Amino acid sequence: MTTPALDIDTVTVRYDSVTALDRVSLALAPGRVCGLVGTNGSGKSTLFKTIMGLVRPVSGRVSITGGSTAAARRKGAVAYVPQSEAVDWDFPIGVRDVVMTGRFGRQGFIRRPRPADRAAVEAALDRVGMTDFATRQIGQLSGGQRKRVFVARAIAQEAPLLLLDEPFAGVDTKTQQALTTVIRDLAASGHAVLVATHDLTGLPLLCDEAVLLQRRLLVHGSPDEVLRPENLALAFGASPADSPAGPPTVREVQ
Ligand SMILES: Nc1ncnc2c1ncn2[C@@H]1O[C@H](COP(=O)(O)OP(=O)(O)OP(=O)(O)O)[C@@H](O)[C@H]1O
Repeated sequence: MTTPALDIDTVTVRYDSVTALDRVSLALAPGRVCGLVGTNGSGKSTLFKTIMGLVRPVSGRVSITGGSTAAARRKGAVAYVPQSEAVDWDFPIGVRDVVMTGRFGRQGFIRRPRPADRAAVEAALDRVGMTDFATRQIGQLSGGQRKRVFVARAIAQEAPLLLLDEPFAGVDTKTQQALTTVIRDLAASGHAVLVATHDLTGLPLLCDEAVLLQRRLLVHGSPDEVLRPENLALAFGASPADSPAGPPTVREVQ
């Protein structure tokens, strides 16, 4: 059996008295795109932070390509594209240098870029259509262009697992279509992609599978299965946490 790119096993995360993730389990195979859908506060960012090893679960375990989150970060085996809000746009750094950081991970610029690094950066810029902006400062780009640059950085990293936190927020239709094509191409070349998105209509085109999250994993299945009205009502209707009957049971439909 192929080792999953990502294996989340019964993970619970708490911030003091708030349970942000409650016994979440999810496995993602190489070559698959999984959509992560949930309301504000449903735990999507916490799930990403947990996968990145930035938040420690109170119970449960996360493996990336069979190893720990710490090992994955050391090896650059997981690439993270944050929501734009998380980035300081005043930082004076050019587009090409931002993408180059994908080649060095946590080492920063300790070693000099090699020809293979430069080639990977140029290929990644080309893939997202940002070659013409390579010498611009990142702060001088539009929101959609910045998204493309951060996706290019993740591509340059050549990580087997990519985490994309709302890549379509605030981008125009053309950019969304272009990014969808890039994500599908990444999956076709063997990458696993977990992508948080509020765009439900684009889900079938983007994803092989999807999950509905409301602190618990409510539904995991094909995009069509997840988009069924009764399933969407679970995630977007009355808050399960507020329901007198308590949170609904996990339904594995795959
Ligand atoms: N550092 C923190 N300390 C305390 N509570 C937190 C912290 N971070 C998140 N939470 C809480 O944990 C829950 C999940 O938050 P999280 O940011 O993971 O949700 P989200 O689905 O990413 O939301 P959004 O779509 O708004 O970004 C929320 O109730 C939130 O208030």
